[in-house]
Amino acid sequence: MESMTFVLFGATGDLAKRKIYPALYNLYLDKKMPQAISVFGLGRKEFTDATFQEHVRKSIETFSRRKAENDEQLEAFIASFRYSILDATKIEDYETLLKKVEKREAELNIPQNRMFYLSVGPEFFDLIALNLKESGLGTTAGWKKLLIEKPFGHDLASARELNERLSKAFTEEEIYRIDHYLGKPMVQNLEALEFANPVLQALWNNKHIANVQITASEMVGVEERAGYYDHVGALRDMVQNHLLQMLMMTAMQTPEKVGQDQIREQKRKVMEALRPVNGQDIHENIIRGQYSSGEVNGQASVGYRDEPNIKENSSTDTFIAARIWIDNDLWEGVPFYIRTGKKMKEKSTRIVIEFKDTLKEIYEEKKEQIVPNLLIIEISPNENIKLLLNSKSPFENGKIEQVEIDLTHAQKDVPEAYERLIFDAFKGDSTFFAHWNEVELSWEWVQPVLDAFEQGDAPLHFYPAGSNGPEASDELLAANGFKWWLDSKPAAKESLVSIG
Ligand SMILES: NC(=O)C1=CN([C@@H]2O[C@H](COP(=O)(O)OP(=O)(O)OC[C@H]3O[C@@H](n4cnc5c(N)ncnc54)[C@H](OP(=O)(O)O)[C@@H]3O)[C@@H](O)[C@H]2O)C=CC1
Ligand SMILES: O=C1O[C@H](COP(=O)(O)O)[C@@H](O)[C@H](O)[C@H]1O
Repeated sequence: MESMTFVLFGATGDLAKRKIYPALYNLYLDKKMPQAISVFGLGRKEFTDATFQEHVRKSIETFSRRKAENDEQLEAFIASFRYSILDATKIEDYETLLKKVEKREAELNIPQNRMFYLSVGPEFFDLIALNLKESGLGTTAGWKKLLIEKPFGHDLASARELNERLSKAFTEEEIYRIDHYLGKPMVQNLEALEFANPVLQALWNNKHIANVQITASEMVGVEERAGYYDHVGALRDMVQNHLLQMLMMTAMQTPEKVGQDQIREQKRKVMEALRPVNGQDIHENIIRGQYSSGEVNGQASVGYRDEPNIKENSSTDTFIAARIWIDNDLWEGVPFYIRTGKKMKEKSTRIVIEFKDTLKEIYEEKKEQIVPNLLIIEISPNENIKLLLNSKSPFENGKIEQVEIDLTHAQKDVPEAYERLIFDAFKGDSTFFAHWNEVELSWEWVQPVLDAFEQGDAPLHFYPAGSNGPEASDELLAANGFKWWLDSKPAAKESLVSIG
């Protein structure tokens, strides 16, 4: 891996502390860092190199999944860190930074390869990119890369505007848009699951699949992020990016070869085939919810409107469920249900593939209870894959019962999403970053729904904190004869229980 300078905007912030430094450190321990690396942390806070290094050390000690085997290891890692005070709005601060970066490049005798990571509020994204260009930091004799956090735009128009501005300073190939769900091991594994297994590939279509359910439920509420969340809501915060990315990864067709361009092409095709939702379709296919008071994990919880710093009578969505149709030959007639919510009963990100139960009737005379086959992909907090099949019990007079095949890897110390993503960016592999096409097509699908929400055209369904969301979300599936499958702890001898 080529030597480089890693420039971190937002080095004093929450994300850097909780995710980025621990990720870099674990990459260092795994020898997945460039041979020589110079790291510059930036912010307005008055750190010196020494106090900044102390800040990084604390973050690693608190948040790293792995601990150093000895003090020297951590010291050697931290020694590459420097700090430069920079106000993103002041061009002179970039000029000062350029001098420091060039000086370190000369000291370490490393090429002018520069990776700029924007871990700051989205209002700074385009300004920083342009200032990088103006100041000369972005004019290098080596390569340059821009890693950019979410959110990428507030709506379709602002996303397009942001992209247009970024493209004045960086090409699409140089931009790595982070969607941390694409860094989750099980989301990355979808590709292998679908394309490396002829057994599953043969079934991955509308002939065999009845419906697909993608859930990202959280037990937390808005926490300290009221200012951000109340302007955003679940549709922008989770659906436009993470849920649609998981849908693309699940519904993409087998490419001729598996490579970053081919995967991206297949994902784009999924988005191009999404049936748009407009007008009456929104009422029929989108459920918008907000939590009211309740109990989460035995603890009393206030309703969203009573959370600190949330507008009185706020109509921000904290829950979305949607039925999505993909108009192509592979998925014609198969509903994809997605669902996300805060203050739900459990923390779980999972994809459930429900297979058609066309053979059910041949057992009907024997009054056997045949349940559909399910492929359950648990993404977090647990990572596992289970296939649920029907089988004849050796006990109970040969009664048909559900059995579970566990396809899970032995798990030990799995690299975290940010480690995977930063490592991919080091290598120049953008497979698991969001391409502009995907981002734009996602916003195109979401925009009419946002418009309907803003015009008050979609009812807001309340659900008690600690529940599985509003009843309307169950009705969405019931209308097609389905139900949400819950599989936190599937019991082989019982039928799965459904949420609701
Ligand atoms: N925290 C999280 O869990 C997640 C965050 N994100 C995204 O990551 C980004 C950063 O989030 P987070 O770390 O939580 O935010 P914080 O508010 O904790 O940190 C913001 C950072 O921006 C810096 N900053 C603010 N104003 C300026 C300025 N004028 N010039 C230079 N630097 C400035 C601050 O430094 P200083 O005050 O020293 O100037 C600070 O380091 C956001 O885009 C967010 O959406 C995405 C997913 C999860
Ligand atoms: O991007 C976001 O994701 C988190 C949920 O992430 P997870 O990895 O814990 O599933 C969500 O809480 C947050 O609101 C959103 O901005």
